Amino acid sequence: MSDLLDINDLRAGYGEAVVIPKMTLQLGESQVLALLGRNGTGKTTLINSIVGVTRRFSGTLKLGGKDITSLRPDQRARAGIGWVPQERNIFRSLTVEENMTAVAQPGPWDVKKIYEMFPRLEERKNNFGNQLSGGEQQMLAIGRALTLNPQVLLLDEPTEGLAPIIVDELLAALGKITRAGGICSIIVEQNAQKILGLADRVVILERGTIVHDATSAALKSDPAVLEHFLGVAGAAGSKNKHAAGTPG
Ligand SMILES: Nc1ncnc2c1ncn2[C@@H]1O[C@H](COP(=O)(O)OP(=O)(O)OP(=O)(O)O)[C@@H](O)[C@H]1O
Repeated sequence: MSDLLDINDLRAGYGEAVVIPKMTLQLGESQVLALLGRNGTGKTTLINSIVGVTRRFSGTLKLGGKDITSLRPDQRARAGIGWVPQERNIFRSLTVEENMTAVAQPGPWDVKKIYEMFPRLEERKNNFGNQLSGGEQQMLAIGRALTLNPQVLLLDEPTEGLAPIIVDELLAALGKITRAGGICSIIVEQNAQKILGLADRVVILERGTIVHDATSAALKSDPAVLEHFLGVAGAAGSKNKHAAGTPG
């Protein structure tokens, strides 16, 4: 399997602070990677570094064999980096449909296909971004990233703060999206057990460094690893996050 995303010796952070000292990570087509780790271990920083909104000290990034290291975030988006940030960042004063058509690029994912995936979005297509529930906003953020027809889809805690029934709906949709092929995904998720059912590979970070890289199947049969690296088997410290008020 050829690598769709190829991160090589990436050193990145903010200002003078190095959060990711030296990251090398490759992702093949259709691979779904769950990125886990305790709070503040650099998961969001890694996602943001692929998007291009952190400071890069050194290292390279390639997408589909093309060097994207020197591209700006908007150029990386057009090159095929789809991003669903933790804050969702939907356009609040545009309608659901306008949010998607504003950034659309040609490819298999068009608005019609996204409505098939998320019928709620079609029901709400003339509503403004600021009139949506949290779950609907997240569906829209995913739909908007897909209309770019990305090669890589980056999702930063897509289920955070959503009701369990919406979480299940979203994860089922993400399963369909990733099985449809053509893209690889990185999903940052606090709920390890839920994401193990969707991801085929799991990478655990500590201090911006990969400390464990395994298949989901291997992790499922060895829960002690999750316990060791995340503290709570299956729930990746989600309680600590809010107690500590950690930025993310
Ligand atoms: N904009 C920023 N400027 C400076 N430092 C930052 C910034 N954002 C994050 N950091 C620091 O970078 C480190 C990694 O944070 P990051 O948000 O990447 O971790 P995370 O694993 O995603 O954590 P969480 O689970 O809380 O989202 C932390 O020490 C954090 O304080």
